[in-house]
Amino acid sequence: MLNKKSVDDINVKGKKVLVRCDFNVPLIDGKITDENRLVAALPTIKKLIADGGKVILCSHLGKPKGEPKPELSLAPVAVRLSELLGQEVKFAADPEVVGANAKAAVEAMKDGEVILLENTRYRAEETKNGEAFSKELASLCDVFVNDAFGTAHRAHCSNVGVTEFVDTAVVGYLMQKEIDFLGNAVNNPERPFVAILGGAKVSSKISVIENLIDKVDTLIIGGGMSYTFCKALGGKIGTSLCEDDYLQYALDMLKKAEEKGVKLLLPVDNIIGDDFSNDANTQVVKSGEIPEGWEGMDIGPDTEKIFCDAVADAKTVVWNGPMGCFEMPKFAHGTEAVAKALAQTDATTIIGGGDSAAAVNQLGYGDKMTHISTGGGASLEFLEGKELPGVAAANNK
Ligand SMILES: Nc1ncnc2c1ncn2[C@@H]1O[C@H](COP(=O)(O)OP(=O)(O)O)[C@@H](O)[C@H]1O
Ligand SMILES: O=C(OP(=O)(O)O)[C@H](O)COP(=O)(O)O
Repeated sequence: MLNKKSVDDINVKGKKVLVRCDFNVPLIDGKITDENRLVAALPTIKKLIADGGKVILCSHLGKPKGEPKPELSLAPVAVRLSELLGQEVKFAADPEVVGANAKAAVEAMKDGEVILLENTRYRAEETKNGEAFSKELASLCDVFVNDAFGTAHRAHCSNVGVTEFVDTAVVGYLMQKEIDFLGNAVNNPERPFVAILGGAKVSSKISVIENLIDKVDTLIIGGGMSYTFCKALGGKIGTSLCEDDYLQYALDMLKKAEEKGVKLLLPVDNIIGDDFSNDANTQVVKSGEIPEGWEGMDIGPDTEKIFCDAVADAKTVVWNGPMGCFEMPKFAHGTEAVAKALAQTDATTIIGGGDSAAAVNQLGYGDKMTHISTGGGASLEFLEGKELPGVAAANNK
């Protein structure tokens, strides 16, 4: 369990509560195309409303780089949040975020009301964790709540700096839930514990591999990163994605897995294409036998079976990274097969955020997973065993 004070440990009646959420949602023409992060923030907001707090929400959105950019205003989030909450969320339009408008809006609040501040990254100090903006944010509130798991790997004013200038800084329910699920899976897993890693590059997952290899019973490596392992073992990989600087690393990991008695599963066959496109000609070949001019785009049918069988026997599964170029329908089969296998198992299934979370949701298996993280970078850093600054900054129990 997370050893941080939470919204259950404080009394917010009549108090101004600043809540840092991660409302960094995809927007197309002002329309929110994935509202999972808004839905995930509701339990904390509802609890604070029910307890009679004056709820002041804040978040970043995209990367406006310290300047007000109308297309990155949080105004559409206030509208959708009002609908989801069934209660008005007033938007404190203010290019300075904590300027005269926002201050006046906060002063006028009644108990149980909710307002949303403008995009914290309209201020250049935000991403530098500057003292002045941290103090301004702190001056708005009596109590600070951090529920922004997706941003917990950043040390910015609105999630870290602000905590230095408030007496009480606690975490919300989403933060608790994320850390409890990810933490339990990694540190106290019911066994067999299987980790599935995929995605494009070995280099971006090195620390995850190193942290998890000490903890798992089975490590499955698919996706673009598997071809570096295949080449290291002497296989022919054609024009597949490969990081030649990591060939020795791949061999070291294979050796380490063997020494530790960890089963490390690599693809035994691949779907290959003669072009990096959904119109490519395709064929299935054994791993290590990819002809020149062709590249590995997805895991093959025999690999699907091996990976899915490993998942079927598991009690805990953590998945980060797709098995192939799933954005192209022709090469989404492997990722879909793994998602389906996770949906069918009785194991505790945890999906690291980012592409794997998007894939699981798009394929319609979202409600079959035990937990889908709202943080891509944050869950990756957690799986690397790093302390997340946003969590560390909250008051200890
Ligand atoms: N065989 C492959 N060749 C090239 N790219 C791949 C391959 N398999 C997966 N990918 C790509 O990897 C990307 C995701 O990688 P990454 O960002 O590391 O994953 P995540 O976001 O889940 O952490 C996807 O865009 C996917 O198309
Ligand atoms: O969406 C986010 O990260 P993610 O895409 O890694 O999940 C977070 O809101 C952090 O955003 P940032 O990577 O611009 O600091």
